[in-house]
Amino acid sequence: MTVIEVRGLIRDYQGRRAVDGIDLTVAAGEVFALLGPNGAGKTTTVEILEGHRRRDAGEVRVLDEDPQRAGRAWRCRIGVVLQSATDVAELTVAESVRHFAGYYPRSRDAATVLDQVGLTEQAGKRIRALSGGQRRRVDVALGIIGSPEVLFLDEPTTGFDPQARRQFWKLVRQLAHDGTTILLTTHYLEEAEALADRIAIMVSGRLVAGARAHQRRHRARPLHLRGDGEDPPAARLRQAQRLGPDRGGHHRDGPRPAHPATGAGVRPVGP
Ligand SMILES: Nc1ncnc2c1ncn2[C@@H]1O[C@H](COP(=O)(O)OP(=O)(O)OP(=O)(O)O)[C@@H](O)[C@H]1O
Repeated sequence: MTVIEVRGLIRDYQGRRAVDGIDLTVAAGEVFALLGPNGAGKTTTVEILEGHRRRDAGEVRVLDEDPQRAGRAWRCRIGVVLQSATDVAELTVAESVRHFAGYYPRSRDAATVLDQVGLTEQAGKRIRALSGGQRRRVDVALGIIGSPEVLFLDEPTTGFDPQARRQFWKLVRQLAHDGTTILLTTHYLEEAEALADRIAIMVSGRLVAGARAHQRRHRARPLHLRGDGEDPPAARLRQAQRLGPDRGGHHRDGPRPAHPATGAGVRPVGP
């Protein structure tokens, strides 16, 4: 079953094309990685799929709905870990996770989620007192508390130390094993290879290469690009980085949505 389907997706910012006609399909239960340098268009793509940003052209379906028009029931079926999340800094870790659990019809047990993201010891701490990496784990906890069928992870491990990254990878594998469809963006080839069934390399708004990793169940096999067996993704990524300048001016559309399911503080899809 196809869970995410994108055809000819285009998004411009002030006349500059950030996403330039991409096509991609993600099947149920797959882990799909969008790998690319700064400014490639990964976040824009993911935010369009999450329904947080409008598109200029193209077709997008996520769980059989157009994210731009989907309502609250749909939002309860997706989980989102944004690149820069909104803080609920005055709450403790446990309060925040329990609070958001209340918005979902099928939420996970808060203590279990805290354990899975490695925050049990910090449960009673205010979020503002956490380190950057620990705050990121709170973002991950809030992204999975609603038992999402599809999970979007936008550079989820930025700021993690190597141990936290490995713990996070374990969690992603567990979620995938339990049947969650996962689309993640990352700068790290190593992360994409460790987690993804398929990798797409994005540069300057285009998908320049697709790689079928499928190492999750067959880790021993080498990773090959589809249609180009001699060119490993690392070489392709380096080539992409040479081709793909960060076009700079990394502006955003204003404040981030507070919470995907509740819509609290969510600006309308736009601009
Ligand atoms: N709100 C905006 N207004 C104008 N330009 C924008 C806006 N958001 C992103 N851009 C530009 O669009 C391009 C793609 O940005 P995007 O954030 O989608 O890339 P990315 O691959 O996620 O990068 P990174 O890995 O640095 O997060 C960049 O050139 C960026 O500067």
